[in-house]
Amino acid sequence: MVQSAVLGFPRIGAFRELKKNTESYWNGKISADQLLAVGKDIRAHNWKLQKDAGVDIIPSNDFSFYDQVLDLSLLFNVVPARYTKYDLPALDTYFAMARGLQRKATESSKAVDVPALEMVKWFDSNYHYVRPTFSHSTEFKLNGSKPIDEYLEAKALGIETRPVLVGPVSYLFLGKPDKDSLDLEPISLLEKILPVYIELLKKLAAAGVKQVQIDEPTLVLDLPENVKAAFKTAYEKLTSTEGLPELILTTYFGDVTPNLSAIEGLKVAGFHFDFVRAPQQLEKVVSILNDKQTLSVGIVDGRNIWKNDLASSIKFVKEAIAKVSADRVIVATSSSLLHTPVDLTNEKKLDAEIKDWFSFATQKLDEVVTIAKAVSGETASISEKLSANAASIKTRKEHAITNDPAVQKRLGEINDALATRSSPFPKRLAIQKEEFHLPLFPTTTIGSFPQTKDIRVERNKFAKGQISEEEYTEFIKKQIQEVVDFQESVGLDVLVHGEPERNDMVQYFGERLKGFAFTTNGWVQSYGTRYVRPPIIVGDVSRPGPMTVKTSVYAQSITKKPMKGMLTGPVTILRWSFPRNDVPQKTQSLQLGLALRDEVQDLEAAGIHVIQVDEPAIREGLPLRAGQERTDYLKWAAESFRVATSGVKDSTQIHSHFCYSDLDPNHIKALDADVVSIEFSKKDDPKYIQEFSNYPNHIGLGLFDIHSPRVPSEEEFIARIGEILKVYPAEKFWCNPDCGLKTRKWEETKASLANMVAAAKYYREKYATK
Ligand code: MET
Ligand SMILES: [Zn+2]
Repeated sequence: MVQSAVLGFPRIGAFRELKKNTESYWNGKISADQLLAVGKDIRAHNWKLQKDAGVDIIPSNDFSFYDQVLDLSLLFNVVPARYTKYDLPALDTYFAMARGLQRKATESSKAVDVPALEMVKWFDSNYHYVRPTFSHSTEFKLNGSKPIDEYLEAKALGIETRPVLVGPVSYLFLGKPDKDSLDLEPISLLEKILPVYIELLKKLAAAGVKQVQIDEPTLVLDLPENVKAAFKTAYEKLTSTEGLPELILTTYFGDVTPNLSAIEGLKVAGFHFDFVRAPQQLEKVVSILNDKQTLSVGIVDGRNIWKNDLASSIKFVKEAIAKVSADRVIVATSSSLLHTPVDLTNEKKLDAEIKDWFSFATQKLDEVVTIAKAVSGETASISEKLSANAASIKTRKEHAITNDPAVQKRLGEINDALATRSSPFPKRLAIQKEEFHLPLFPTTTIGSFPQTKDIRVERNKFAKGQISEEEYTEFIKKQIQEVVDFQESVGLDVLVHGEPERNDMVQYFGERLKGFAFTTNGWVQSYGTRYVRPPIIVGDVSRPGPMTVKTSVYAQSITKKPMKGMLTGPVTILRWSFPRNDVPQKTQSLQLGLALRDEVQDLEAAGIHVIQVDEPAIREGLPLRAGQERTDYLKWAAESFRVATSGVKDSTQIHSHFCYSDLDPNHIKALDADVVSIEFSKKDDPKYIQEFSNYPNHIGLGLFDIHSPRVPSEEEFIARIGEILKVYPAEKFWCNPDCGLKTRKWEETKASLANMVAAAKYYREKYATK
């Protein structure tokens, strides 16, 4: 019997229990014990669900209160001294590393003021991990027992699990040196960290663990030679030490074959590969297995929501079996299911026919089990399932929504002229200077202002029909008025309306475009307690009518300062939706570009002369390896943006915004936006600032972290700006936060922006007299 395996299950709870309770804990409404109990319930529920579905290999330690990489940092004592010096309880140190902590002294505790660690995208997904930060003084040691505790917790429920750990090479490589140790190369710490892995693995073995899923996803990246070599060092050690559990070396999100030599010959018990992303690697990866090693075949997509084409998966797994042998093959999810929503059965509003095309994490359990049964010859018990599956796949292929001739015709008419601004940047800049008369160090924000409880309550009332559209519009106008009043009073130069009408920057547009489907409960963790509900692109995309014009026109009507029109860009809408898997992403992105082009032009015609088209997802969409696919991606991503933004006059200023990834300025040049703003407050490496100083157009390097409630002082802003100005030219310098302020509270927002504006004024005066 071929076994089935799951690499990780969403940990947010079917109804976002984790978010609600974590935030209650942060707000002091529940105790640490209460929060811990919620985690325990979620884990128990998930394990039982998988067991009941018939999954053979069920993961543990896939749960996390914030991020699994941060969990490991705590477990290994990779906690910079700035966090430990406050002697906080472990859970609070953990959250301080994740989101910073600032609180006044009380009678029983001293004041705390510490920024968060950096947070970055997890490979090409919209999940973010907290980047491990190493110093010369980092002393690895086992500082806890989470993986062991959770294994035993499952065992106590009668469920045998396979713990998941990020492996040593990936853990180090995904980290960075801390400010005080910029010359440190994390991978050089391998010899130091291995004993701690060994200690942990020994303890797991002592608890009864037979096998560990050890994740080394960096194997799908282009790796420097020393990192490649590190796999041998690490795994020869881990497989030759007595008394450790077996290891399944697990990779996902891409093709491992360019790095195959790095893992060839390792004596691990088996390997897991992602054959959804890279089916072509089968032949080659099989060639490195010895005659005992297991091949875990990732065939049920952990990154998308389309129903598995069971017939073709079964065929694929059979091919694998023919090459290996049935007792050594495991049918698995391609990656952790963390990136998919929890349960399709909680969707009550989806069109029944379209709903039948989807499969969420819970449904994927059954897919893995069904494929495993089918390849084991148990076809009788599942034949009905297989024919229903085939019918569903066929209906989708033939459905009218997947085929809109008008959209396809317009797509064929895209050419260079349509995707190019009339004049080059220097000429536009001169015209825009006349148009806007902005001071040096212009200040602006990224778009959203605090999404207060009031806003959510009214939005819900409107959604439930408890208030009329007019009442809701009036409410939104009032919010905009408040945001505008504040920005004028604090002295910002280019204003925003605050985005109170938007639940989410992608969902909002998806709901106004043709070709999308939406869930009511399809939440996916983006970072910490920030979850998103990605819309699903089901067909050809077009814009039935204006989406944001009324709101922006209203916002501009109440101020004399320039008001930014605010749109989400084509690549970001694509990336933060679940894309179609039946047409190329390029096609979907260009369709979105055309739809947004109409919106941009309508905004301009309505008197909005600064328009920001956000593309925070552009970097995460970058194919993980250099090569043709990456070159092509950069081309069509930029083209889609230019299709959206090139239809305007030279005097209209196009902004764009990027965040939470290691952005390469060369990747965004081709977008030709007049002004870009990027997340930057956590970037310490001077090389990174240097790279951006060559960026040709104007740029705002984010000056404060919006994930953290912490308020930087005016002096801190002045110091940071001064730091950047050492390399960065003043005439291109915009001042802005890292990203939108929607997750912040008003008091923090007001204080931070006031200090930022004061710092901008300080430099304005300083440079005026120069
Ligand atoms: C993740 S990028 C967010 C950009 C958006 N305009 C906002 O401010 O919320
Ligand atoms: Zn952002």
